[in-house]
Amino acid sequence: MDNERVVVIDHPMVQHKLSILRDRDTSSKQFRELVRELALFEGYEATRDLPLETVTISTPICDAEARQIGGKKLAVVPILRAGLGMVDGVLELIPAARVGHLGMFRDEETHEPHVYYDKLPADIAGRQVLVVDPMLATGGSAAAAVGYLREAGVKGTIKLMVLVAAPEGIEAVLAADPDVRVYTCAVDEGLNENAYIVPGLGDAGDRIFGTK
Ligand SMILES: O=P(O)(O)OC[C@H]1O[C@H](OP(=O)(O)OP(=O)(O)O)[C@H](O)[C@@H]1O
Ligand SMILES: O=c1cc[nH]c(=O)[nH]1
Ligand SMILES: [Mg+2]
Repeated sequence: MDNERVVVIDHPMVQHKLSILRDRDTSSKQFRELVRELALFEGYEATRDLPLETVTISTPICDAEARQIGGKKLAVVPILRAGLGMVDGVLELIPAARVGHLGMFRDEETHEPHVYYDKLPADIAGRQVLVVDPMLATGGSAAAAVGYLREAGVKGTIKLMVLVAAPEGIEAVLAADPDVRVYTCAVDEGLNENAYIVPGLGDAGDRIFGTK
């Protein structure tokens, strides 16, 4: 997609795993594992621009200058439920990150998001935030999550990590906030009459938790 605020992770390993994720015959167990692995790979790309600072360390041979991640501390914010499936993969990459939770479900008729739970780290306003949710469909949930984080004082770029996005959802979330960046493994064709992503992978939450 030709937009500097959208990054499509087109690495062959990612595309291979995504193809298995999409398959309707993939079990819940394998689906969960793939969501975690894809989140780790995607997190690697989403953290590519973290600032480095020079520190002095002592190797067994001599003192040396080395580079470590500096700047703001990170927080991962999953949009429940499905976003929970991505948390462990991101934490594997950034073990010291704090985790904030935003519970949202999409009304089946109107497709509007409803917030039913939130618990953010007390110092969220000073952190760089990675929002995680496998699916970006209409963009309503992601845009509401970003708005919620802004209300909580989060400044600077909010990175939204999804696995599958519809063009409509990308447009909506970029329009909702001038400083959001979207990371996705695929940009699909669009939405069907129930606002599900086509071809998509179905209902990510139900597939992760085996609720259908
Ligand atoms: O872009 P949107 O049109 O807002 O749709 C995407 C949202 O829908 C799904 O959640 P869902 O409401 O199914 O809740 P769940 O995670 O509990 O299954 C998905 O995980 C996103 O949060
Ligand atoms: O395709 C979709 C759309 C919304 N939520 C999902 O889990 N899948
Ligand atoms: Mg769902």
